[in-house]
Amino acid sequence: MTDEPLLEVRDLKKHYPITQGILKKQVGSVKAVDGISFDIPRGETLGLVGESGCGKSTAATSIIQLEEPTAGEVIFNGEARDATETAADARHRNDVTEFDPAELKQFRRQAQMIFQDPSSSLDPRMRVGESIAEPLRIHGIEDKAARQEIARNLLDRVGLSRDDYHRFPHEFSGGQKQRISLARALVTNPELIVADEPVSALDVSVQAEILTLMKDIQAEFGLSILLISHDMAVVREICDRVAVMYLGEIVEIGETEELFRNPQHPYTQALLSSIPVPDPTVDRAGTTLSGDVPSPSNPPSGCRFHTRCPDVIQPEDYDFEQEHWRAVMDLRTRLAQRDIDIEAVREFVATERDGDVEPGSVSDDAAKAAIRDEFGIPESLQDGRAESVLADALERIVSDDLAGADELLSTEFETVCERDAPSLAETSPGHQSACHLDSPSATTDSVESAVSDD
Ligand SMILES: Nc1ncnc2c1ncn2[C@@H]1O[C@H](COP(=O)(O)OP(=O)(O)OP(=O)(O)O)[C@@H](O)[C@H]1O
Repeated sequence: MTDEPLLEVRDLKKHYPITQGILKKQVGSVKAVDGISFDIPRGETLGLVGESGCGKSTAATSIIQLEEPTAGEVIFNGEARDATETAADARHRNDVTEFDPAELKQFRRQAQMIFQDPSSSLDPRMRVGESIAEPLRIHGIEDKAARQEIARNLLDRVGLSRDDYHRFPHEFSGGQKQRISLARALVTNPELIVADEPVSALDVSVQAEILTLMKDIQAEFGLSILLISHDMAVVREICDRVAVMYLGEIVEIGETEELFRNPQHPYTQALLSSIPVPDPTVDRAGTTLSGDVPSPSNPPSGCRFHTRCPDVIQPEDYDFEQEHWRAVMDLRTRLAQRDIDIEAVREFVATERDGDVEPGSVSDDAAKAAIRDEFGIPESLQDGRAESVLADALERIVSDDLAGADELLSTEFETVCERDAPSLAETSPGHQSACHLDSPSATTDSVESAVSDD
């Protein structure tokens, strides 16, 4: 046994090229995974959570080398050969991304993956026992009777019957098929299992059974598990630590209980507030996130979450109510996308508000009021100077000068959150979050400006 983590992921990136035309010219890239780092110690389960599309599955397939990462290191079993030994180019000798085919074959025995849809790893024409035993044959165990015996034992271990060996996948329920996938993953005696949404296709009662089975097997076999899920309740069930992903990056990582008790990042707080709380006396205020998840081909500058964050930091020298500041930021985001159609606003006011008048006769003031309404911006902001900037921007919008309005608001209402990308910083031992609210340097400016204002 060693203290070295079983798996060390360092600045892992996976970018998919976006191509155009018959010559497939690259015109951009989808930054599905954009520089994530974490360790999984031996015998530990790490959960990777986040909304759909944040890059969890891509992280999994890049770690397991089903896809070639764009950059970064995946060091597996670092100590087994020599943790201190590095190759000539200073990369670690156990960097899986540099493995030759023979090393990869060995790695694939030691690191197995299970998927959301268990049918995907089971051949419908093959008896389940043969499916479970198949990896043994691929890895050179010639004795058929020995392979059968191992498969039968594993069927028994995952809560099925030894006699199920001769049955076909269609004879089993979804939960039973996931048990079979687990048996198949265990057959090569792996050290790491990467489980991508292993229970999300199952009924809630079956989910609990499979999670309990994974927990038992993890303890019995001393496995490390990377559990990928969009569901905070699932990761809480079996994970020792949790990493929260947003748009290709890890925004918070920490021990499960600590992260659930004391979430630091506003995104984690929002994910947690969406879990139903069975106890009505427990108050967990629902946090609503603005807008949609931005595209990973063009992620927002600075903190990628700033276009949706309820706690986005206010610009220096202004004093908004936070809710109104968020509303103004939503207007800014839509302006930046040129996603406001002033003619459509006038038409809306004409038909919905003014009782079917001509859109051309809708006054500028009525159009401005409709825009404020749409974004939840009050008739007048409490800070007079902020109100005067906003009024000027609205004037530009109703004159169909979206670029001018965007420029004015971007200059006047710039926030540190869009300017600088926060890095992960320790907020308590073993707990890291990437948010300017936790970073002393980011708040210093505001403090200084507040002091000089006095
Ligand atoms: N082969 C590919 N080519 C281009 N873009 C891709 C490819 N695979 C995934 N993506 C994009 O990468 C981003 C991350 O996808 P990924 O499937 O890893 O997210 P996820 O968090 O696992 O979501 P889900 O739970 O919905 O699968 C998404 O925007 C997705 O559209």
